[in-house]
Amino acid sequence: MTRPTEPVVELSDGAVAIAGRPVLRQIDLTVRSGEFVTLLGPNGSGKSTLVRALTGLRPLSRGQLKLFGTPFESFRDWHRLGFVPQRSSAASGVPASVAEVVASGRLTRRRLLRPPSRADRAAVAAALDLVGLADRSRDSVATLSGGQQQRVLIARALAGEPDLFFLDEPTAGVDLPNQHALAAALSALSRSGSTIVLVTHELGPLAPLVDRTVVLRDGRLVYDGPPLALDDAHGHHHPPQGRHDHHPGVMAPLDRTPHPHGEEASW
Ligand SMILES: Nc1ncnc2c1ncn2[C@@H]1O[C@H](COP(=O)(O)OP(=O)(O)OP(=O)(O)O)[C@@H](O)[C@H]1O
Repeated sequence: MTRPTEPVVELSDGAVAIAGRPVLRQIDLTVRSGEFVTLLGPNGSGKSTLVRALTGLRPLSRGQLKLFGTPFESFRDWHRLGFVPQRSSAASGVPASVAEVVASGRLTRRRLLRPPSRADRAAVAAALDLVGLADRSRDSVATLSGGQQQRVLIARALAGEPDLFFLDEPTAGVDLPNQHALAAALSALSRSGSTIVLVTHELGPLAPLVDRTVVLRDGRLVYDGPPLALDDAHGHHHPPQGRHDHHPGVMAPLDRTPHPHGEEASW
């Protein structure tokens, strides 16, 4: 375990209600600089809502949020945050090259109406390199596979050179080669000191990168501790040997709950 670093996200007693319905309750969560945190939980448990709340996209109905030590209300350094939302497509119907989409990730750093600087171009090239798409930069995004488009979106967020990176299910529906490319990009990002908060159902090749796991259930945080070994086939969970970091009274954070459409939730 490395020495504790400064908190980059601090949410205390956080709650979110959507259309009057409580979706998140009593969430206390601190993420420290350089951590790689995975956010797990059954479908509908509130993972996406939590990520959106932590990035300021979904207002809190209760609680306090600090980003990089600054109360959310006074936080202005938005370029320090990168966010890859769930189930988005890089091909919006507007014809755009891979490099153009990635360059749009520099907009929070660029001065309005100025041509891209050398630093902008270098950041775009580095981001494309990191996700393994440097050779596709001039191609239209529409010609890429779904997994490659997901990597374009990750490169777009990377191009802004964020210190804190949120990804909501980046591997959903992505084939194994693309999952490996993604794991390599996140690994490089993590090694360079970035903080990563990743929502996922399946860790796959990302598993070795994880420092810590947070589990939500019914809008509450029910586990926060060392990474859990997940048995995808049977849904059993195996807490790390010799560790008993479950919250008191929370014995089975990974019990499956039925999917709203009848299938089992996958992890
Ligand atoms: N825009 C919205 N309008 C109404 N209800 C919403 C909205 N967004 C989320 N919810 C509800 O909030 C709850 C949590 O949803 P959320 O998407 O955060 O869960 P999740 O854990 O990310 O699920 P999944 O794994 O299926 O993506 C669900 O009951 C969902 O129906």
